[in-house]
Amino acid sequence: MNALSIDQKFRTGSLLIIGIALLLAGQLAWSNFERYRRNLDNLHNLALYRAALEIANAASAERGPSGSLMDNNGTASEAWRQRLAKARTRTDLALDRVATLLAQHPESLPAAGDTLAEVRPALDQMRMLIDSLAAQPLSERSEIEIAYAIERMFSVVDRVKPLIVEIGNHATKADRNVADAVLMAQMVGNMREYAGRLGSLFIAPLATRQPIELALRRRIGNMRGRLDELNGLLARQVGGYWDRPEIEQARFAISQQYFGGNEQFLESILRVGRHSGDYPLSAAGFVQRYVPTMQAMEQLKHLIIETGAEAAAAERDAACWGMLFALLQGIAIAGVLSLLLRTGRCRLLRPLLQARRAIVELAHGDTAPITRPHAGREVGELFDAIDILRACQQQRDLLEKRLTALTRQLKQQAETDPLTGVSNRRALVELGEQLLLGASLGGGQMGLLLFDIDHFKRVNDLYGHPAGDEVLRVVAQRVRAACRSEDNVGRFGGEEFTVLVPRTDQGAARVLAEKLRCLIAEVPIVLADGQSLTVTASFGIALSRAEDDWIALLAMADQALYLAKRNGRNRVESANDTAD
Ligand SMILES: Nc1nc2c(ncn2[C@@H]2O[C@H](COP(=O)(O)OP(=O)(O)OP(=O)(O)O)[C@@H](O)[C@H]2O)c(=O)[nH]1
Repeated sequence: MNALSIDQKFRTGSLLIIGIALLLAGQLAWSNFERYRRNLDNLHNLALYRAALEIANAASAERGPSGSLMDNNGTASEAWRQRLAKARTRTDLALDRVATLLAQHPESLPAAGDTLAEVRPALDQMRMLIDSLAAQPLSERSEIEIAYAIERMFSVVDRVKPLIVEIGNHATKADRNVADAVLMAQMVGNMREYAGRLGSLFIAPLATRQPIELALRRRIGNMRGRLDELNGLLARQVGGYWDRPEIEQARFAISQQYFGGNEQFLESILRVGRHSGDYPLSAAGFVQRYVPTMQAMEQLKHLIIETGAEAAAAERDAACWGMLFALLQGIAIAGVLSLLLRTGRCRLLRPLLQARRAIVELAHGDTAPITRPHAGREVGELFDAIDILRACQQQRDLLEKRLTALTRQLKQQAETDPLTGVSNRRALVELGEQLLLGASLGGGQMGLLLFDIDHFKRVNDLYGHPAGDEVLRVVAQRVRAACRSEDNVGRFGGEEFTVLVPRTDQGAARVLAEKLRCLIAEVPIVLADGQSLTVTASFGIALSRAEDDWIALLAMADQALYLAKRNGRNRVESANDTAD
């Protein structure tokens, strides 16, 4: 990570943040998708549960017209046959619907198909029994046979019950939220079944016009007791869907229509049945009077399942919107974040890095102007400050250059003889000492040529002092032009000059001195006023030795010059020759 630049770290961090935002949004979308799928399953399970309850209802509803056929024949029985056919079609349709719904998700309830398969044969056997009994003349039907047929009708519903329980359990397990609807519908379904069974117990005595035996009266009593219990239970239910106004209304309708209306009616039949079979109505009349009172139970059950399905559908839609919202939210957050981070990178981080580079370059003396990045106001102010810094630096550079030039000029002035332009005495002494040091460190011998213009006093006297100056200038220029670049020509004082010759020897120094002597003596000097004159010079040469310092070398050269003067002037004498 340390190997990454700050820009790369920023980019990696930005991608990480955007990734996390997308991940969170994805998680939210996924949980909503799960909720959506769960509620789709809930809707399917509730539809299946309703269809399974419908089988039980429809099978129970077959009992009414079947019972009526027990004491009817001729034209009146035809109407009951049609009602029975209708009731059977309803049961068959309910069975087909359950089979279709189970086939849509065969993996969710694998055992339910087998349970369903057991219902059909029981239903067919029960129907055959009813049909054969109804085909017998009225006088030949016994109460026992009718009671047996009725028991078979009950057994069909008993076969459907495991299927209902299995589907109900599956729906509840899949989502606890549908448990209310399942349990409530089951309770009301049981109530409807018991109410139907209670009515069916009256059919046999009514159809055969026989008194109601004690055992049957006890069964009827038990059944009524259970129904009263269920009614009490129903009245005590609170919370969940129970408090909804439409469900409250349906509960009230059950207590009014079924329990309120049937109490006296059933009691009156039982009163007659205790002593005789002289009932005030037939089995068909009983069915016609009794069956409609159970409709409120059917309605309540239907309402409960509908309410559960509506809640599941609302949850499914909310989950769908939640999923959409989470995805949009994720995209929006990722978009805004990437925009923010991109802006931060382009308008803050990169300009800051560029500013840092510019400051480092300035510190290294690079004052070349830079291209300003497109940055925010604050960073722009930083670049303003860098511009000020650069301007100051440029000013300082300029002053430094001027100072250097001035110093160089001053140095040159301090080391130059103003009249002749060659080195002055101070400079040549300094240089002479340096060259001597170099020579002593193995840089070869240094030669010192000391020369003096002969009888210069006469020049002044004859031509005047300015002409003397002119002669000094010409001699110095001529000598400098004839020397190598590394040789140094200096004015030692008055009409006396020196030439410092590094890395030389006796022979070469003499050759140079002779050359200079000839150059001075043989070429006339033309003055400003046109007069021409010729001057000569005497030369003293001294070559450095290991033990010599500047003073010693100068003294040797001076002695050689004195000798040259003494020996007739316009000549070269070497101190080393003398020494040797
Ligand atoms: N025009 C001019 N004359 C100078 C300058 N410096 C020294 N002199 C003159 O140089 C002359 C030197 O004279 P002397 O020392 O007597 O030597 P000389 O006349 O050259 O005789 P020898 O050296 O013996 O040959 C003096 O008259 C000085 O005034 C200068 O800068 N300009």
